[in-house]
Amino acid sequence: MGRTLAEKVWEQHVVRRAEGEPDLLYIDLHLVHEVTSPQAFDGLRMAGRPVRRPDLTIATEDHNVPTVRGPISDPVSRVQVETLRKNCAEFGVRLHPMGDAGQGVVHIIGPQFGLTQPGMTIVCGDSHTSTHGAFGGIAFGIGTSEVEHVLATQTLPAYRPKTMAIEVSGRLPPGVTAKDLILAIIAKIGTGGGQGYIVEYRGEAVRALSMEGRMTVCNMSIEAGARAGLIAPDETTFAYLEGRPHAPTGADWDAAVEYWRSLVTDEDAVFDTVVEIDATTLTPFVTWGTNPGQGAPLGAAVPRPEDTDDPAAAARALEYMGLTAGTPLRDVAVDTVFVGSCTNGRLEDLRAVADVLRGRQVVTRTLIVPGSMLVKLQAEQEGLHEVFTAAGAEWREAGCSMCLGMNPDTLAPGERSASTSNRNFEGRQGKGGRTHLVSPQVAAATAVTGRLTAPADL
Ligand SMILES: CC(C)[C@H](C(=O)O)[C@@H](O)C(=O)O
Ligand code: SF4
Repeated sequence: MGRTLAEKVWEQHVVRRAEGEPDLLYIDLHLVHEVTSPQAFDGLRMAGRPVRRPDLTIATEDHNVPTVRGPISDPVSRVQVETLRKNCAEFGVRLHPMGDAGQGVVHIIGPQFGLTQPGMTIVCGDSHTSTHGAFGGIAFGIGTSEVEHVLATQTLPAYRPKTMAIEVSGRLPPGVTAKDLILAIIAKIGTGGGQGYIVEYRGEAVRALSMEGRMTVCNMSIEAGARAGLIAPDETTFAYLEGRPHAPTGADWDAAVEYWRSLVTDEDAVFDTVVEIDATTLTPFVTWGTNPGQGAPLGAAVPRPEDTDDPAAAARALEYMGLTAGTPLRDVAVDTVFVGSCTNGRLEDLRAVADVLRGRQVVTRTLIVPGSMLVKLQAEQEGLHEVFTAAGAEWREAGCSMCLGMNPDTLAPGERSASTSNRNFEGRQGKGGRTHLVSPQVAAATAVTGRLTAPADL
């Protein structure tokens, strides 16, 4: 019987297998940030161990950095960043600190450097590590004790998840993005729908996505509860990687591409579960509730709790969100628009926002935060920052920013945002803040009208 892509990559990395025990997996790339690494390095220090493969380990400062640069005023954040710097210096780990041209959100910099490649196992003490699966590898978040294990041994004990195929047939209609697709998928299968699975996204609509779009989709796999999400590599993947600083070159490149072409699910492979979605029926999608599965088409109304799968959760969400059932989503007024994060903070996202904002004015507080300093540089080379500032938006330095309340970019209690990030839990963007997850295009149009809006409505 044939094998799925996830099974192929997994098997390639098994260092040790024993009955009744998790597999011991070799890890090809370990990404590190300031929030989940301090105790892991402490553990190494106490055991007198070095980092086994500093050359396969890379760190960045992202969660705690202010996007208007200056000293970090919050003491917890400051200590976290200073600790990462000390640890990376002591253990010989490459770090991209604030002020460095390579700094950025951890899941943006791996792909941008060409470190993230097909067929790899990639881990990070961060749930959105699933982003890297867009290149056709197995990438997942791990806890701090596992971070220590990987630092010490470059391996990780793990049980192999089951396999799920999400087959997306047809093409996304114009104006419908990767973000709308993944929000619709999560609304369909639920925030627990992917639990215990590695999801492979397949089908015509997935093949037609850019690498940026594929990363957006894989990024939110974890919001459906999946362990990881991946997409088979193809010409789009190879074209994205070619020429990047860590991509192979010359004969090595040719050999790598030949191997990467083998990274597909065999025709006769069987998935444990298959979910089907028709891309042609999708429209811009927004969330109305307090988990990423509580979403609906922008053209719909705030649902009645009794019409949802979980009426109690929906009622509570509507109360927190300050929404009344039956209100058209297009009538929901927002105070703040946030464009950024590892979900939608890449150059393609910023171009889409600029296309909407060009020649228009924003009526809300609008933060546009590049996912990395390289994205910032590229956006500025294209003059996108001028479009943003002319429209009245704020153009910032790279970081996680308002994706989560771990730095100065937060919502005030009761404030409502349209946000291109990936989580809308209570308090995610600041205590009492209310978050609607949207695509970059919807974020930009919303900034123009002050209500949830798609560009086609302008
Ligand atoms: C802080 C970090 C551990 C966390 C994660 O694991 O995802 C964060 O990045 C998030 O998005 O909530
Ligand atoms: S941008 Fe948001 S989701 Fe991504 S790593 Fe940072 S906090 Fe987590």
